[in-house]
Amino acid sequence: MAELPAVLLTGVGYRHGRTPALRDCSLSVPPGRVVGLIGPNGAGKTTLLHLMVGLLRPDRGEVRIFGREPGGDPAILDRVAFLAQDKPLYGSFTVAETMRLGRHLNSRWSDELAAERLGRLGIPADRPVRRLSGGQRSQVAITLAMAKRPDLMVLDEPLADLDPLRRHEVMSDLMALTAETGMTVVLSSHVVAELEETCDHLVLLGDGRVQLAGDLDEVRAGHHALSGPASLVAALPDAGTVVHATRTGEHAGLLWRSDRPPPDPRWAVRTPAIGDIVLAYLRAPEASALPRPTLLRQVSPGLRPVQTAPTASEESR
Ligand SMILES: Nc1ncnc2c1ncn2[C@@H]1O[C@H](COP(=O)(O)OP(=O)(O)OP(=O)(O)O)[C@@H](O)[C@H]1O
Repeated sequence: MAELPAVLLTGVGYRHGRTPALRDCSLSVPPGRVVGLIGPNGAGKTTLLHLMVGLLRPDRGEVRIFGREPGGDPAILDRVAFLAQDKPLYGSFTVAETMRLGRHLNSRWSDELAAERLGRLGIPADRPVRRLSGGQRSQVAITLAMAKRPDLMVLDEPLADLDPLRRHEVMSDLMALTAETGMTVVLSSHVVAELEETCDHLVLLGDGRVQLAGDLDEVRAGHHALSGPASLVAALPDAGTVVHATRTGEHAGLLWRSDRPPPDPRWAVRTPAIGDIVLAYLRAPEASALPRPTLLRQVSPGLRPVQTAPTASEESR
């Protein structure tokens, strides 16, 4: 039997009151992946993570975690750890008391993992949480999530308060735990370079839509950085999409989305780094990876119209 996806979203839409946050989001994350969730401020990352762990229910579509609806299902609650963006902890509890609470609330809890990690990080067990630094508090919250030994760990900007060395350590610990237990990790971050080093799957949100979702190798193989005479742009095959384009005089630089590079040998073609792909999509929030009704839209003066998904305002017309 085929393995169930760790996370499956089908046509998910969500509004906070009258504010649309997510539209028609579909994605499937195989188990065991470390997923980087990227997108500009307000793109809908936190909303998406809250839907995954059942803190919100979709207005439209379906969310499934290992084939089941999240939120309220005890069989799933035990298998999922969630670290919210503000990393809520009880300030008056000491670190040791916080870990004791974790042990009482979670059937799969590992004291060894918690003690080893906190000891290695030099976080004093007898110190009340409110007297820790912001970064130390983050580490206590991350340790709580890890010691729960979940099958799915969902982390909303876990690296934000940490110095570069600690960020690296957190990612190493997550990868080690994933390798050991087969756990799936979904984490949002703005630090693209670190995600490129450590994640093997990428979800890119722009303006409430999934722009890109897939394993890093697939994402890289589906994009080409083109450089050449701007006059060639009009003759690019229809099978591809210009995600982002720049023009300097008669020279054009493009990120081209297609299974294969264009046949014209006058294009200089290279495989772009994930960071370059992410940046191109961040600059073009209307560009979409999913099959959508085609619209013609001008991306850059002098360049031919490209296919993009409708923007929210266009769709609501
Ligand atoms: N409680 C709320 N009430 C009304 N609107 C909200 C609420 N929470 C989020 N929104 C709106 O929903 C949209 C998505 O917000 P969300 O917090 O999911 O984005 P994000 O990608 O996590 O942003 P950031 O990177 O800044 O944390 C934004 O337009 C935001 O203003």
